[in-house]
This record gives sequence, C-alpha cells and structure tokens, in this order.
Amino acid sequence: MSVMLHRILRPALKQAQLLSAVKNKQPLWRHETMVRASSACDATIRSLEDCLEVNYGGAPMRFNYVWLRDHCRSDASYNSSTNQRNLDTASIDLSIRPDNTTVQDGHLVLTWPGGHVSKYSLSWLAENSYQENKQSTIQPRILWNSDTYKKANIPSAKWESFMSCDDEVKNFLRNYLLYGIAFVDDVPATVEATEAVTQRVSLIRETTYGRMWCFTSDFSRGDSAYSQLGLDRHTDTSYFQEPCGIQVFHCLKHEGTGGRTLLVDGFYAAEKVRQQSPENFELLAKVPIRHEYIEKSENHRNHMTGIGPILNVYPWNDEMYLIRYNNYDRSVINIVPHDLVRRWYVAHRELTNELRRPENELWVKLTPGKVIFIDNWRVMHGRDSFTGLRQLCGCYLTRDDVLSSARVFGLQA
Ligand SMILES: C[N+](C)(C)CCCC[C@H](N)C(=O)O
Ligand SMILES: O=C(O)CCC(=O)C(=O)O
Ligand SMILES: [Fe+2]
Repeated sequence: MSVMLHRILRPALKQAQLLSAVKNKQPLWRHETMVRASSACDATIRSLEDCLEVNYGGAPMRFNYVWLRDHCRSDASYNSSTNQRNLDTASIDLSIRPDNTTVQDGHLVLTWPGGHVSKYSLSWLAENSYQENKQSTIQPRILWNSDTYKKANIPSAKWESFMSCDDEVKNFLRNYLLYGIAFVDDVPATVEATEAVTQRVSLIRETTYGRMWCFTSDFSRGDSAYSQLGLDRHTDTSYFQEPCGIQVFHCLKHEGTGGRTLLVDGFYAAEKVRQQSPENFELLAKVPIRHEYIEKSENHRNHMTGIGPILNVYPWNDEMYLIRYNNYDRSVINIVPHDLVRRWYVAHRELTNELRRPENELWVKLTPGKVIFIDNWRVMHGRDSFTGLRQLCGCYLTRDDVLSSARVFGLQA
C-alpha cells in the first residue's frame, strides 16, 4: 500500500496537480513524497536472460545484471560516506549473472560468481527503476502569464528573515524553482547587501561584466543595456556556450521616468508553440543558432560566441530546460541551408508572437530594496526606456550552486 502511494505521487506532477498541491501545502518533491516500504516479503523475483524482474507493488521493474553489479552498495563497491563508487565498472563481465537470488527483510540479495554479495533495499530499487522514472520531470514548474502569476499571490521574502532563517530561504527557492522568478524585499540599497542576499543561495558567476556589477546609462560598455533605450524581452549571455543560469537585479536609484522591468515566462510561450505547431517547436529545438558579443573599446576587448538551438529540450523526456532568445545578440545564420532558414523564420515568428502577447507580460517597477532573481534559462527580461539617473546593480549566479542549495533543502531540482 505504501509503495502504491509512492508510485502515485512521485511521477511528474502535471500543472493542475502542482497548483493544487501548492494551494493545499502538500508535498511536491521527490524527497518529501518518498515513502518507504514497510512490509518485507511482498516482492517476487524472476530471472530473465539479461535482467531481473522484480514485482513489488506497482508495474514490474526490470534491472539489467550489469547495472545491478555496477550499483552494488557494499563497502567494497561503494563508499557510502563520500557517496562515490569504488568499483571499476570496466572490470564487470558484461555477461554477468548472479548465482543466487533471494529477498530478505525488504532487500534483494544477490550472490555473484566468485562469491561477492550485493544487497539492495526494495524501496531503493523502486525509486531507481526505469519504470518509476521514465515519465518523471526533472524540474516541476508552474508556467505563467501575467494574470496567473499575479493570482498566485506569491509572497516576497524579507531581508531580515532571509538573512537569518533557512526556512525563509527554502520557501524562496521553492517559489523560484516553480515560477523562475522570486523577490527579496527590504534589502538595504547597497551593492554589499545585494551581494549578501545572493550568497545565501549561491556563488556569484564572474563574467566580463564583473562579479557584482553596478551600471547606469553611461555607455561604459559596448552594449545597449548601458543606455536609456527600451529593451525588448530577452535572455542574457546567449553568446556564452553555457548562458548564465540566474540573474539578480537591484535598482539602487532612479530619479526619472519609465524604466519598468518586463518579465515573460519563455517556457509558457514555447509550450504554446509546441501545442499549436509541433513542427515549429521542433525546428526551434534543432536548428543551431549562433549568438555573439563583440566588443572593441579602449578598455574592453571581447569576442564571445555560443551556438545552440533557441529551445533546448532533454531528449529522454522532451522537457524544456533552456531557452536562448536574444534578438540583439543573435549572430549571422550561416550554417543552416536556405530552405530550413525560411522555415526557421516562420517558427521564430510564431514564438515571438507568443512571447509578445500582452497577457504574457508581467511588468514590475524595481525600486530600492527589492531584489529580483530571474531564471535566465527560462524567464525573459526587458525594460521600458527611461529618463534620468537610473542605477542598477546585480550579478549572475552559478546555476549548479543554486540548484544544489535547493536539493540540500530537499527540493526537487
Ligand atoms: C547585466 N549587465 C548589465 C551586466 C550586462 C548586460 C549584458 C547585455 C547583453 N546584451 C546580454 O544580453 O547578455
Ligand atoms: O536595465 C534593465 O532594467 C535591464 C537591462 C538588461 O537587460 C540587462 O542588464 O541585462
Ligand atoms: Fe538583459
């Protein structure tokens, strides 16, 4: 029974399920939904040609013999204090089969030729079976447009508790993972405080723009961000082979008009394209596009390029994980045959139309004290043109470290 519960909760929660789970404060994540098998002897085993079939509550699970030997958790094979493998996988006979197979005390026990014994808890096997994982999402998300984001009424974290209380950081990260944006309020309007806030969740990713950057419309760099011009929705550092994962902004000062920040959930728009025109979605996910940053000024010389499709999708479950969309920084298309080029422009237009629907635009005015974290692999940002002195500080964060912090809190990322 407990195993069944585990099986029902764990696979990819769909949008509606996610929303109602959030509302009812039910567990959303892998670690929170894990339910251990209580009964020891409800498994049956069948030895097949190259795998073992384990029947343990849900759908039959199949484990390849080499996989089983490779995943042995005995001290000789695995160091459970460092969580690293000791075993040399290349030493396993690829036609290995166990001499003996039994189930004892909720564990599968295998004796291999030569006498080595491997034990696996049945619940661990259930968690790690292909049958359990094939449909699961790596990153559950709630896709939004302006209306649904506002209706969700997500609270901002507050500086005082954010700096002192881990639960506040956990809640903040939960929202960040689900929506791709999250706010911390009441932050002192300084670069130092902004840096301190980011260091509660991650390491700062230093780039050519610096570690913490503070910029204004002074044209100090060869980029339109350093002007008073409006900027259409885009993701940053599209010209990196690995675009920065997270962007942090804090407006320290604005004496003038305009300059609101535009936010658009790129995955929401791209999923619309996937539903309406799968062939266009596929073009955007396959055709390689180069982005480029060429800067040649007195103080800075840069030539960065990043090549990849606009939409990046995990091949095993079709889940989107990265959108690279920046029409300013998109470079020459010269590695795509002309007939594909035409079709790509049609697909790009459809995505752009979705991204530009007014109902998808969330506008916020960043004011001193309000720090925003933006998932730069998912949510686009832009701004209104503005007048007067406007000073923005912030930084990029290393994605791996943000996700690591989230996992340490038991969140699924
Ligand atoms: C954020 N900061 C002002 C430091 C840099 C802006 C980089 C702008 C560039 N066009 C891009 O989209 O990547
Ligand atoms: O000025 C802004 O609000 C944002 C500019 C921008 O797109 C950037 O700095 O990445
Ligand atoms: Fe930007």
